[in-house]
Amino acid sequence: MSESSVILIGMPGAGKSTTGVLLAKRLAKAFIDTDILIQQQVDMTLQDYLNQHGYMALRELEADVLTSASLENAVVATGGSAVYSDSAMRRLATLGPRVFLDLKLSSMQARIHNQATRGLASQPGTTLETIFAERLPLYRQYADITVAADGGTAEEVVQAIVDRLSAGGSV
Ligand SMILES: Nc1ncnc2c1ncn2[C@@H]1O[C@H](COP(=O)(O)OP(=O)(O)O)[C@@H](O)[C@H]1O
Ligand SMILES: O=C(O)C1=C[C@@H](OP(=O)(O)O)[C@@H](O)[C@H](O)C1
Ligand SMILES: [Mg+2]
Repeated sequence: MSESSVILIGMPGAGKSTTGVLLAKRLAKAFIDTDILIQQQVDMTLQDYLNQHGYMALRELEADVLTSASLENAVVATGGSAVYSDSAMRRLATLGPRVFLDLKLSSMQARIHNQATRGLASQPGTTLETIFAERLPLYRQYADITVAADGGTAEEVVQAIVDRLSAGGSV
């Protein structure tokens, strides 16, 4: 079994956290949700951090955590805003393939119904359409592998990721 990590990137609501833990069990790797690492570092929820410091500060903190945390031999669920840091994305690439969970806008809108309290790292009031359009090119730019995030149940998405990783010799 490869010692490399698998990095999940994608829109908020793509299923990075839900799918990631199932994928980690399947691959016998650790599971790390970088949102949890960030919360532990600042000892507050991401929403509280956003309320106190603003979305640019959260993006900077996320970039710091992604470039410095121990993320080896793990499935790593990143936050949706991780792609705003080029240095973080390049560091993650050294750990293993970056798998883009590709979610349609309509699915994102159906899954994110608590936008005001979900802690998105974007200017308050930004619509999901705007966030989607701004970020899609970034996920595409950094994706080593792309898998549909709304192509079935979480278990089916996990299977699709495993198939792609196996085909590429990553597991
Ligand atoms: N394959 C799936 N099909 C349907 N709903 C899903 C799927 N994967 C995740 N979800 C749901 O979408 C929401 C967002 O999932 P989450 O794992 O928190 O996404 P992310 O970490 O990418 O923001 C949750 O309510 C979760 O249960
Ligand atoms: O897309 C975003 O701006 C964010 C998504 C969140 O993670 P998920 O992608 O797991 O929801 C979290 O990192 C933070 O609240 C910012
Ligand atoms: Mg998540």
